[in-house]
Amino acid sequence: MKVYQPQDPDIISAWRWTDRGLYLLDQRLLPWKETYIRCRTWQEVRRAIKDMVVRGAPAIGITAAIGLVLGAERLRARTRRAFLSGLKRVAQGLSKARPTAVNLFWALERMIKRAEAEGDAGPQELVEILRQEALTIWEEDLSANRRMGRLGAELLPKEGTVLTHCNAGALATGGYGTALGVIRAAVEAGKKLSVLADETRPYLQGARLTAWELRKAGVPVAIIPDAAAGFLMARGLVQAVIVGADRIAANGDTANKIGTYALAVLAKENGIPFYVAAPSSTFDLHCPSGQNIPIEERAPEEVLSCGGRRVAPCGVSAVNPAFDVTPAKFVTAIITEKGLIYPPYSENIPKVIGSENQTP
Ligand SMILES: CSC[C@H]1O[C@H](OP(=O)(O)O)[C@H](O)[C@@H]1O
Repeated sequence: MKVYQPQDPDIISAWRWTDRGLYLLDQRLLPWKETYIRCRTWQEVRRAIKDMVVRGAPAIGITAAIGLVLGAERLRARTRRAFLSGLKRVAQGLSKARPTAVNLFWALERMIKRAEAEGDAGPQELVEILRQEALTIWEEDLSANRRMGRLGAELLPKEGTVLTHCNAGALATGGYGTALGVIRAAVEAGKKLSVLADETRPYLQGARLTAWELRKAGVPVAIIPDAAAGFLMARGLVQAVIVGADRIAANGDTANKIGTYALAVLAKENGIPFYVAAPSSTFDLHCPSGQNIPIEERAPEEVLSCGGRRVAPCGVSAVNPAFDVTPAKFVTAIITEKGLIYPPYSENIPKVIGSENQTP
């Protein structure tokens, strides 16, 4: 059996990719069960992303790239032209999985461009080229995580408490984390940090995934109700806030898990630095501002229940936006693998990120 994975040894990977398919760690069941769901077709990958078996912007991008390879392997195209047109149909199908994380579209676009760039390659050769490209996207995300960690760790206090929201860790990325990667790197560098993890209703990424990751890493972590963050900040119990991102607009407005915007306003109100950690693949320079970022609306049932049990009375509806947008004015700095970005973001984002990672 062939296994496709980066050389980086000590990562928590959200999947196992082999020549028998893509095995996704079912994040809906963590921390109680560590079970994998096997995907052999691109349609199964799309379903897994949509159902949040795997989630987190960079992880969604990498998973979609692997899903495209699974689709390419099953294309019965005899010519390059037929192969590329089939490949674009698969990419189109995968792009429907979830709308907000720009990494999904960025990864698919990069894979298609890679195939198109190989002018003479036939279908079989293109499958191997795409397999290598998906692996490269995974490896690049991992090294971006580690570089972001090193750069961002400098911003965190030598000791104190850092508050984070949702899960921007190894499970949401290639295996080390963005916001949690910065915390990991700071602790590995000797900083004495503890973490307050917002539980992050309704999917509970914080209570279930961030707590699971940090406990495995030996980082002190306490879970708090989402509504407690402001009180704890006002009591001087938080020295920094750090979160991930799903899409960052050209002016620095940032889409992230629902509840992030409120955290950013509370941090500003209490004079606490608010950092966003995200790789360059999460920037969408086509989006002039946060107004242009599509916000996913998920099923009301996710709000009407908790831990698999219904909590609301029958006959009651629910509103379930999965993300919100934090205006750039509330963001102290954006930590990327290409450098730290400070306001004015419209001016400084292109200087650091460049203009090449335009999404479709
Ligand atoms: C490292 S990006 C993680 C990012 O993705 C999460 O959303 P979801 O769990 O719905 O995919 C959340 O916004 C995190 O900040």
